Amino acid sequence: MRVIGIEGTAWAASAALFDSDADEVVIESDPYEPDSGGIHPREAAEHMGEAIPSVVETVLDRAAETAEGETIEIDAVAFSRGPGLGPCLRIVGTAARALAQTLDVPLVGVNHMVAHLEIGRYQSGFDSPVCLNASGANAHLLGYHNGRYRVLGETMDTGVGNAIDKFTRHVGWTHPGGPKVERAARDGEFHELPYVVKGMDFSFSGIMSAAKQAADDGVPVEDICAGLQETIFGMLAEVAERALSLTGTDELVLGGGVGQNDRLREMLRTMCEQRGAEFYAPEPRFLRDNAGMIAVLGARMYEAGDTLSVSESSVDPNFRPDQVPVTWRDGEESVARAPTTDGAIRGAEATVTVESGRVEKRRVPKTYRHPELDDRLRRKRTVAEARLTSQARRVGVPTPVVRDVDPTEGVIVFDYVGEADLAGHLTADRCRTVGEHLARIHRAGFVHGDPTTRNVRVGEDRTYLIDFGLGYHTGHVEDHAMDLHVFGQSVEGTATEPDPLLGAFEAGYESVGDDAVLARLREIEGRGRYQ
Ligand SMILES: C[C@@H](O)[C@H](NC(=O)OP(=O)(O)OC[C@H]1O[C@@H](n2cnc3c(N)ncnc32)[C@H](O)[C@@H]1O)C(=O)O
Ligand SMILES: Nc1ncnc2c1ncn2[C@@H]1O[C@H](COP(=O)(O)OP(=O)(O)OP(=O)(O)O)[C@@H](O)[C@H]1O
Ligand SMILES: [Fe+2]
Repeated sequence: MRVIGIEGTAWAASAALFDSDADEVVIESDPYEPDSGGIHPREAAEHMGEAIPSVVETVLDRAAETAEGETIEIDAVAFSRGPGLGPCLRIVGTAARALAQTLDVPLVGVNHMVAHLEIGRYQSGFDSPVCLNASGANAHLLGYHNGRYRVLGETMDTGVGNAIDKFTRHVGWTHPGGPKVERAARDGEFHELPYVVKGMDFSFSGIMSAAKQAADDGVPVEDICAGLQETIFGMLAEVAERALSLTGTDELVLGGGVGQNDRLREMLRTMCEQRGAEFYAPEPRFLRDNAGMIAVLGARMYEAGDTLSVSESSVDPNFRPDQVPVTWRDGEESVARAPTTDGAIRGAEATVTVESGRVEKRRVPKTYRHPELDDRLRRKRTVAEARLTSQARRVGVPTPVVRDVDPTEGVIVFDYVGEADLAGHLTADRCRTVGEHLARIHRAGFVHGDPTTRNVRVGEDRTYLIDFGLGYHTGHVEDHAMDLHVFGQSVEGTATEPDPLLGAFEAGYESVGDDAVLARLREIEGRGRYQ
């Protein structure tokens, strides 16, 4: 089977031919390079209008050459339907419809983000990996469950590449900035910047403001670049590890243009090695935007009968990966496998050993992280966890009694509580109780920071909150709502029927807490993040 792919969501005008029998992908791309500033949508669209027809022609010509006079049969035309810049997408859509009609073959509409991840899954042969997408306009963690890719975690503001590019614009470098930051960082010393993860979500805006400020203050730009890489990629590696831990899976796949960065790949590889997971990153031509990934996923969709008529083939600039009905995978597969535990329990951050009713939690150094950053995080989180675990109990939320703390070693000893994690024992009643617990700590002026179903222990008649290491004092509605969002995502990512559980959770919260927080949760969920 042969499928043509067309890509043009933002900067890469690209066409590809995937021959599934030979397992060969020919890609032809023509990048748009702005003279100054970032990507201008109108200029980018003009580029697509000129470049798409010629890259398509080149790919067809090359295929004709290899066929040596034989006619080459094309089975389908696949195109990027979104997300991306509207004016660019419309040109790609028009080109794809015209080509499909000329060749008289079906049209396949591909979600660009899902394509970034499926290419790695396809090439690695992994079954059901957690997928980290690190691209320009996006950054998220996906896991497949029940016929959909679920968003396990994502950026709360800009995409990772765009964040880096904004900094490089500030210091006067041309677009794209990512490769320049990578080069400059090699000559730099780590410069400390804010580090922001909330469960499996993360945000870049605070880091970018601090990086720009540091540049204005005269900190050597190489040092800021080193700080940016260590901080941003450290965050991505951490949330990826948390997703592996939450889902119990041991396969990670990387996608997206920022995935071309050696330091990011090195961190992810080291993180996976340290926890005995497998890691796969496609070669660079399949990481940055390219039509090869569109053709490969297009072929699988075509095989599954997932084609579009012209009238239903409109593009969608805000097309989210979790909106895609995954027709090409077995609905029974799932990333949410039961986690196995042997003697010592391995969380995302720490090793937990249980002995005679006591739990010792040790935040082991993470070798993928810069030592200074690692030291700072382990110490800070150990102190926060000990303090907030006790404060929560004082406001009526069941938590383990803290027996000992050693911030230098990153060790806490507390009582063993509950019989199992909530993850494998989700009920509406328990979720309601979690809602009440979170409302109580919010009223007391702090957040949990990582209230996933693995950080709730269930006993006969009580539900305990554990793992307060990411918690902090805050009265902001946004921070409180983020706690609810994190819990919601962990339920949605793993439960077969999340709705009744989340309904009970919110009812529990409402009975004790502030309505404004629930209203803000709706707002967070509705925010489009493709900026
Ligand atoms: C929607 C779609 O148009 C968008 N595409 C996109 O963002 O292009 P992509 O090729 O996946 O990523 C480009 C980004 O990747 C960054 N980048 C490229 N090489 C890099 C490197 N060596 N280190 C860090 N960033 C790098 C660039 O600075 C730029 O921000 C997306 O996938 O989000
Ligand atoms: N006090 C406790 N009583 C009973 N079990 C516990 C206790 N503390 C931790 N555990 C068990 O150990 C697991 C890991 O602990 P914890 O969540 O604190 O570590 P972590 O490394 O921060 O994990 P993650 O970041 O993945 O949430 C928990 O999911 C739970 O099963
Ligand atoms: Fe992309």
